[in-house]
Amino acid sequence: MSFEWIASHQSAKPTTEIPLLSSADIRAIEASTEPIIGQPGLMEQAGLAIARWVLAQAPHAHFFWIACGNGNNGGDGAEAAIHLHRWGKTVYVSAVKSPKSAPADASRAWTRLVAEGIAVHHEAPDSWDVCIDALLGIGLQRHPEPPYAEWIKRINQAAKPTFAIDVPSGLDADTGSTFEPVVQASATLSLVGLKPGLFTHQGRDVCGDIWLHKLGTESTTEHIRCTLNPTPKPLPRPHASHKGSFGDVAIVGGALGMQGAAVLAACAALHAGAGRVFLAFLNSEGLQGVGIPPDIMLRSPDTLPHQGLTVVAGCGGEHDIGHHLPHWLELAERLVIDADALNAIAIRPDLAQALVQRRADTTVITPHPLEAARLLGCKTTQIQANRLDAAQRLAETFQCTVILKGSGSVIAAPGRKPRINPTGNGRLAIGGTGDVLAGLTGTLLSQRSTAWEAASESCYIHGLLADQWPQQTTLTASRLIEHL
Ligand SMILES: NC(=O)C1=CN([C@@H]2O[C@H](COP(=O)(O)OP(=O)(O)OC[C@H]3O[C@@H](n4cnc5c(N)ncnc54)[C@H](OP(=O)(O)O)[C@@H]3O)[C@@H](O)[C@H]2O)[C@H](O)CC1
Ligand SMILES: [K+]
Repeated sequence: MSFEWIASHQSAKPTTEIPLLSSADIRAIEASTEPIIGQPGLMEQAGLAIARWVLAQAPHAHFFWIACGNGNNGGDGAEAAIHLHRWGKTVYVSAVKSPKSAPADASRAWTRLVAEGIAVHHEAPDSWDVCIDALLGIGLQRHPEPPYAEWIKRINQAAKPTFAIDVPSGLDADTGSTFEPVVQASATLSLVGLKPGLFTHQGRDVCGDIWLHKLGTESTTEHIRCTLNPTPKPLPRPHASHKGSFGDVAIVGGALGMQGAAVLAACAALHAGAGRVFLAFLNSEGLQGVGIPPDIMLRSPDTLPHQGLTVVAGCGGEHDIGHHLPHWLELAERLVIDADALNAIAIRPDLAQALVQRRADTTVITPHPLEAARLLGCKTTQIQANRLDAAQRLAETFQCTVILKGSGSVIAAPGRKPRINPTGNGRLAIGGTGDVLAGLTGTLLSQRSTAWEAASESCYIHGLLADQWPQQTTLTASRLIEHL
């Protein structure tokens, strides 16, 4: 039996590519796990794992409120209660009354619990040291109804340590969307496999620390919905190399009053280690006060070299970028498309068509949810309701690699299982960090063999800088660059 710590609210464990499983994947694994006569079944194993985990987290707690739903998530809670009771803890078990009978595994757990002499209540206790949230797991379908909703509110109001079984009740395990109300957990123990919803959209804000216990199961490729973006390996920089070995990156952007965005992207490309960085402003009027390091070569968009160039188009590009896009969509060997360049593609079918026709695996687009919504002709809420699907749709529609930004950025590409990036935090939610990501992605795209690798590494590194940021220092986009 082993527990694995995966992430806290502000940081994530460096990992290889961990699989993330949808609810359907989890159910398929459960169904294919043959019970062994005389051995504890999955739910019994889950109960023991939960009890051990909670005790390790709160060793001095005495009074445990175990709030149980009517399904198998509640069954896990009942199994955990049996162990805590046997270990001398006071357990107060509340079960939701339902006209429907509990599923078979959970029914057996309830029978064992009663045989153990543990009372079953149908209301919440007045107070408790620790709550185990076993109300709703992957079976959640809709806004929690009474008494689930009332109990969730009580749990949150009490602000006591709360340990969620599988997912915080109210969180959609597949998408990271929350129904209201949702349990605000101190920590979450994901069972069998990690779920995508723990890592994207609202998941990171409600899970607390994320832990995994596989209960002895293994996932096969067919059971994997997506993966956690793995920690990249540093690119070797051979001794015998020269500036031509590390890519030429050109930033095309910076319309009037927006030049700072293009400068941020260019500086990010420079600090990320590009061999040469060019900066082509769409408008260079009024540049006083915009500091441009002398390492960056200024060109006009029309005098940039073509051969071997990686172009980052869009940063601060406003309306003007649209005029230049046909050229770069056709000629840039590698291309990162950000911000206003994405808005231009959203309203011009000729540009969208040119994007589709580019050579495979040479292009990365970096939309935030609103830009993604414009590209797909839908609402931002629809993008956020299923970020994995949205990123995959963008990749298929525009035949390119996608970084859908936001909490748990999603990296997608045609024909690949998407990745969710585990690094990064709310400190990145400020102006300019997107330009830094675009510039960094440009450099990596110029150096890596695939757009997929470049996008994955770029997201990881960008987020890691924020995770490692000193608590007392304000994070700004220009400071972020200095740490690249
Ligand atoms: N089976 C095993 O061996 C293991 C299961 N594990 C745990 O099981 C859960 C998944 O269990 P499941 O029963 O499929 O689903 P839940 O317990 O999450 O929820 C189902 C019940 O909740 C009701 N429900 C759903 N949504 C709501 C809502 N919004 N408000 C009120 N009630 C809701 C649902 O009622 P229906 O009317 O929709 O049928 C069910 O009564 C998984 O998460 C694990 O914790 C373990 O992994 C161990 C092995
Ligand atoms: K739960």
